[in-house]
Amino acid sequence: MQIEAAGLGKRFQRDWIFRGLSRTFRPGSATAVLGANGAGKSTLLNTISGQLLPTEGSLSYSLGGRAVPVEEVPRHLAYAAPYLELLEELTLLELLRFHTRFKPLQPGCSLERLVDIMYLQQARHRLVREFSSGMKQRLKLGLALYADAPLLLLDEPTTNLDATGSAWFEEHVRLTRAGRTVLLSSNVPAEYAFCEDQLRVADYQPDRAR
Ligand SMILES: Nc1ncnc2c1ncn2[C@@H]1O[C@H](COP(=O)(O)OP(=O)(O)OP(=O)(O)O)[C@@H](O)[C@H]1O
Repeated sequence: MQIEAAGLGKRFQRDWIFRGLSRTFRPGSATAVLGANGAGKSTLLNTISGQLLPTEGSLSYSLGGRAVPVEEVPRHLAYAAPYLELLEELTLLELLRFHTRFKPLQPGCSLERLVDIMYLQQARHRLVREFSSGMKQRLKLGLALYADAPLLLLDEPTTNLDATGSAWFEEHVRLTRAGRTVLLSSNVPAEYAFCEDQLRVADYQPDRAR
């Protein structure tokens, strides 16, 4: 998915979180969205995903040269973030069946294959509520990485992952990113090392102390 941001700005009450952001995000590109805690990384991802309205400027989306209205963006979006909750009252298999009715997996990736990829074979019939925080994070990431969606947004993807989990993320993002537009917010250099492009939110905050 190609995304054009033109003069994009977002303000909460009197504070501009970012302003004057003009940029094109192209299919096949991976952009690290960087900034200190509270800089506005998540706000920017939520604005680009169409979940928050920009205060000024515009966003336009296209797929294969065809314009996509903002209300259709969620259909084409896979998003993993600490503030997006899993349905914890379901077992793993129940959750996967439910989730993939709305957000199908990439062709050739079955539910069973995804369970194996996430190293959750032993947890098929366990309630997600009982998962460790690292297991929940692998589940969130597995659902996003292996979704059949051309826009992939990853907010602090290695949160709660140990060194093995972080290496797992790095391997699977490389395996699944081809042709997609990837935006990843982070403070951890290892998790955005694969991104060729960087966007520093502070560069779009003329009024805020850095
Ligand atoms: N709904 C909201 N209403 C008002 N202010 C908000 C809202 N959401 C976020 N903010 C403020 O916007 C600023 C940016 O927050 P945001 O969560 O985007 O930062 P971040 O860079 O993702 O931070 P972190 O690295 O801590 O996750 C913060 O000052 C936050 O308090």
